[in-house]
Amino acid sequence: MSEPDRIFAQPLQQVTDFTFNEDVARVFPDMIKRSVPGYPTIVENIGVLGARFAQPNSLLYDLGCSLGAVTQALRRHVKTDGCRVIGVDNSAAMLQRCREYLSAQDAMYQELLPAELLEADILDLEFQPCALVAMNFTLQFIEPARRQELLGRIRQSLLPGGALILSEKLRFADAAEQELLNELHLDFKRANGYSELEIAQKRSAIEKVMLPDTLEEHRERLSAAGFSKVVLWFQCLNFASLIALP
Ligand SMILES: Nc1ncnc2c1ncn2[C@@H]1O[C@H](C[S@+](CC[C@H]([NH3+])C(=O)[O-])CC(=O)[O-])[C@@H](O)[C@H]1O
Ligand SMILES: O=C(O)C(=O)Cc1ccccc1
Repeated sequence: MSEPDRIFAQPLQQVTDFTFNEDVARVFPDMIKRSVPGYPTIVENIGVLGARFAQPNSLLYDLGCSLGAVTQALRRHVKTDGCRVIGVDNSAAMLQRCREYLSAQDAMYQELLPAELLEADILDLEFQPCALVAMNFTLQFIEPARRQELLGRIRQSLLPGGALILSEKLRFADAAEQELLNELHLDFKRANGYSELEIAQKRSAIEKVMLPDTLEEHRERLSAAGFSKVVLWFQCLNFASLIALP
């Protein structure tokens, strides 16, 4: 169903800001797997983590669900009675394809959790009480000034015993650490067949729209939002995932 990512393969007259449009939606599974070290492991394990935090008759949110990779993992791994997954994204192109992928999953497996999709800006969302919120590489696309308030609202919507799973690209305050992990990430992309031109053009497309924080900034913000405990459960190069407990 997915095509190889050649979005930045040809020289562009002008590289415009990255958006999750139709062209990106078409190649997204290939793009994210070749760009984010550890992505398949993170997605699969969010399903496993989700099974631990789910409670009978509770909601599980997948915020910035894209094509629904996390939604699919949750649907397969969580067996708790009466749970429901809500995938949210503000890209109509992503959601249209997400719907197709979820129908294909429905045709392949029995006893999957029900899933709904919502086309909305997560900044405008009224969160219902929920056992799990997954934000898999989504917060980094939210305007920095609005991140604290969003996490505060997520914290308030989590049931006792629930969790937020937050995956992000990290930035490093230490210049040598930043340089080394950035170079190793570029090596990862080269090893996955991206050319220097593709790497350079993608970089200039995302540099204004994807703004990573340091691990310390995440910890401080989550703590200010009212989370009592933050655990780093995965890191591969400059990509990490955290469990934040209410
Ligand atoms: N304000 C917003 N409201 C709703 N959606 C948004 C917003 N801003 C960005 N998005 C959506 O967040 C997603 C980020 S991709 C997530 C990958 C997925 N989680 C995965 O596990 O495959 C990460 C990446 O491409 O690096 C896109 O689909 C955006 O449309
Ligand atoms: O490509 C990159 O450099 C990234 O950091 C991650 C990414 C992956 C998919 C879409 C946008 C950003």
